[in-house]
Amino acid sequence: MMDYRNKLVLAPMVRVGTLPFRLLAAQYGADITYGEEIIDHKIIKCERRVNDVLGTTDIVEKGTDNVVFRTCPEERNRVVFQMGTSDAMRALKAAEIVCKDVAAVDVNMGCPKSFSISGGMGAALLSKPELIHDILTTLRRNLDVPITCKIRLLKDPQDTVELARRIEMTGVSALAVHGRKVPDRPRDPAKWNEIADVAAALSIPVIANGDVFEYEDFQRIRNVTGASSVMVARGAMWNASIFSSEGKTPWEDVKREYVRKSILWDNDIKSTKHTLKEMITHYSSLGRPEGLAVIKSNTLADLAKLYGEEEYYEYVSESRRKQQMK
Ligand SMILES: Cc1cc2nc3c(=O)[nH]c(=O)nc-3n(C[C@H](O)[C@H](O)[C@H](O)COP(=O)(O)O)c2cc1C
Repeated sequence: MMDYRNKLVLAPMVRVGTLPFRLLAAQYGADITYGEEIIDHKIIKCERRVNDVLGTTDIVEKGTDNVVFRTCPEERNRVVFQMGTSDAMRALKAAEIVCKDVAAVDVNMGCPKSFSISGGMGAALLSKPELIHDILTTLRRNLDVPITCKIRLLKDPQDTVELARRIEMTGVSALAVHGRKVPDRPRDPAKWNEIADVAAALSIPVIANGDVFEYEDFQRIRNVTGASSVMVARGAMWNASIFSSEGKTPWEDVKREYVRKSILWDNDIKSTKHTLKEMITHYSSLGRPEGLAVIKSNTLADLAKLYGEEEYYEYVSESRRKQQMK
């Protein structure tokens, strides 16, 4: 069973948190790695397929080759599947499809995007404590993996604490708290003091999230909030080596390692491009030659060429061909 105390956690990130990025973060020291949020409606249209050529388990849309979630045994003990849902039975049906291959299942209760809210998901759940209770207890009673959820702060700090207590009573294994409120923008500072109120009120592990950009911030946010674990999103997206106690690896090296892992695990080209674009936007600019070349790339082979990894690409392709012939 997963232990949520004293952990460094890669946050869920849409289009970023796919298999190669999770393995990258883990290589640099992340203890727990969340996948990108996937909506329950999407998962229930999928089936589980073992991919012998890649050595992965794929959750694939039935009747297609569209991989919705890919994982591998190496991350089995630390990968968290995050789900978007607004219905307990549908959430259970979706979780049952993935739960054999992941360490835990998490419910997103923090997403402020209109897509989530209009579907009654994400932050829309924050104002429906009965529904939260229904979803979390249904998952917890019917599945063998730990269940957790991730929330944002409510307007009134007292209400956040109250909601967190109700969530704790459902028997979840941990609670992640993003220290922002629904109307807050990413540039608004995260309210670590309001995460502290929650951590003080609960006995299950609280995972503090918001504005961790350097390795030293892990200890700072722990000290201020009293939370046992820390989750980081943007800081990891920009440079996944934030998790390393030995200091950051130059982003050029991190980026190349990410490209290699994307090749090795045959990652979705859109996800790989999106993640590279986020890194480049932060450290450089998409208007420069590298950014423009990433935008123009259509395949992993194009990216391999751009980053001088053609040989590696050929080597991986060749081993795959041999594997397929077995
Ligand atoms: C690119 C991106 C994608 C995100 N996708 C998700 C998601 O799928 N599920 C979720 O709960 N939060 C998502 N978030 C929010 C982060 O998990 C995190 O709560 C937020 O960015 C604050 O952490 P930070 O200050 O370390 O970035 C996303 C954030 C970013 C930047």
